[in-house]
Amino acid sequence: MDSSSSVVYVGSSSKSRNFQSKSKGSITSFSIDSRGTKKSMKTLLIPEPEPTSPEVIESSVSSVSAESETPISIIRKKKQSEPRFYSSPTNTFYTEAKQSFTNTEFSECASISTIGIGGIDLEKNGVMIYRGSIGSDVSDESSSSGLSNAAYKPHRDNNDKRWVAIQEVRSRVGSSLEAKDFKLIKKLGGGDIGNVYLAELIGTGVSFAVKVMEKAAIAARKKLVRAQTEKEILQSLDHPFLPTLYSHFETEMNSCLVMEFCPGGDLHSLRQKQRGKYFPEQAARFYVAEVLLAMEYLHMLGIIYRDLKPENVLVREDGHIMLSDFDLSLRCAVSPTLVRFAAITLESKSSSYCIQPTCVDQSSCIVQPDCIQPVCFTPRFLSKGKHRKKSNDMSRQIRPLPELIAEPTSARSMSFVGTHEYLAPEIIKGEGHGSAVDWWTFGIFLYELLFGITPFRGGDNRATLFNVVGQPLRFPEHPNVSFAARDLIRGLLVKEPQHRLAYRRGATEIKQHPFFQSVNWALIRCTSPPQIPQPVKPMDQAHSVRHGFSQGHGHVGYDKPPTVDVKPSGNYLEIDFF
Ligand SMILES: Nc1ncnc2c1ncn2[C@@H]1O[C@H](COP(=O)(O)OP(=O)(O)OP(=O)(O)O)[C@@H](O)[C@H]1O
Repeated sequence: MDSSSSVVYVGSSSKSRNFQSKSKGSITSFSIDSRGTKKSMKTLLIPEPEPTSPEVIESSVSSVSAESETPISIIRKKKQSEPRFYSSPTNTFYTEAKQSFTNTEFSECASISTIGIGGIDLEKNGVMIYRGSIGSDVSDESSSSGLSNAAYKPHRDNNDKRWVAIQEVRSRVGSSLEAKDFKLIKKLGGGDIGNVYLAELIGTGVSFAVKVMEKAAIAARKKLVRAQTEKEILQSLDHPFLPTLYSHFETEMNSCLVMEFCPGGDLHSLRQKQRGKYFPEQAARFYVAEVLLAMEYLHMLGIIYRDLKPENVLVREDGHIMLSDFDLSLRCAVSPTLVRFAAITLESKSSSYCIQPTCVDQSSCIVQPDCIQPVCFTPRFLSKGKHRKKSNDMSRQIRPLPELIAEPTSARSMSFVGTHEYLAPEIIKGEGHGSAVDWWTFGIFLYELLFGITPFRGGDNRATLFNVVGQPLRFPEHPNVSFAARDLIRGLLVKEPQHRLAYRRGATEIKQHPFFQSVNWALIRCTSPPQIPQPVKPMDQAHSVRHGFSQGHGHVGYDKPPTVDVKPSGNYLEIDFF
């Protein structure tokens, strides 16, 4: 591979990981199967792009999340004339200075292990390059216009009933979605920059969560940057454990984001309903494993989440999770690196953590280099005893897959953002912080799911902050939590970020911890969740209130629920928003 070439991971199938290598004049797709064999798939010849003169845009908006962030200059390359392989007409290609937002390199090094990005299916709809690009002006209409965003949003396809419903309405009304296309059912909750409503796309029976943000209120409260950050991040996401932004529209007064409705509520409420108000370890492992994959993906896109807490982890209708709420997130440059391994002996590897390939028979051995001999997450037929010996024999022949390291290690922010009990010490001390804050919050999150409390909570916010910085980590005697779980928490809740687990290699390091030994990362989407929410019947929703969006009047405000004008209308309440 010549020095000017770069390789980008574009997703995985059950048997291989797929990459695209870009060098001057061509893009070659190839896959590496479970035995480490590289297979070339196809090469596209690309003409030399016209010279582009980068233009600096939105430096005060696009590059920062919260209003007090230190601005980073974001440069958007001017659109190229066709043919276009890297950006669709509606897609914006961000770079910071000369560094690509997700510039991926291939490097050689002796490292210990590999894990893919479980759950991502990026290649499904064809060419998919540079997922870090952030579209600045994607709306539902642009994404429906054929190839452009479809290529970048493989989860928006005809298997998705929401997407199908949107297409249906759009073809009926002949335009993009508007407020009048939704019937509001009820308020789901209110956040700092808006209220979220359950809404039905009229005539389809399909529900959505619509976040309604009053433009004047946001501007008055200087939250425009946060709202913009959230919208732009949502537009860039395509991951099974992160929200899909199906549509957004503006009215005279409001800005609205249309997302998947999660009927299972959030993990905070779900935890309260557990016996003892904490999750059994297996359930906690499931939720944190899915959150970990979501965070890994965010970091790969250069997004530091910064607001992990059970309240922000929603439960979808299938029981899997969706990490929500991106208004505190920080965007930064990242260079995911694909690390190829020097030969390692399995003996040395297995002295740290287990390596057990899961084999049905020799010809169909699926290698999971890091473990992952599943207890709860693997199909039962893979863990039958008679395959054990074969597995061990096979394990000696394993050539590990490349490891993707996607940690934005150089990001720095001076903002004081987050939730008191979840704030990392470096944020409280104002030392400047980076992506390691997400691994701290991940530790607090796991602790809370397992013990039902957070570790540093004090009598008031001030005491909590004091404890975070100065008090050592302690575990309650009850409930009885495994050594592996406590060991992982200890690794994550190290006060100095540079000594914290995952500081250098991000999620990859955490995935290799024995606590996750039983997790089959690649199959986690197919695993039975601990709990599946009761289906929400549209009639139940309509029973108490029925609402309509209507144009021209009404008000959505903040901090004073209920925040809408409510008028009796026959058997229903009618709520006017616009
Ligand atoms: N997609 C969704 N499905 C179901 N409920 C949702 C969805 N999105 C948000 N909610 C509910 O709406 C509430 C408000 O969400 P939102 O993300 O606006 O604010 P928040 O989490 O309270 O935080 P912030 O103040 O930081 O914006 C959430 O607490 C959640 O209960």
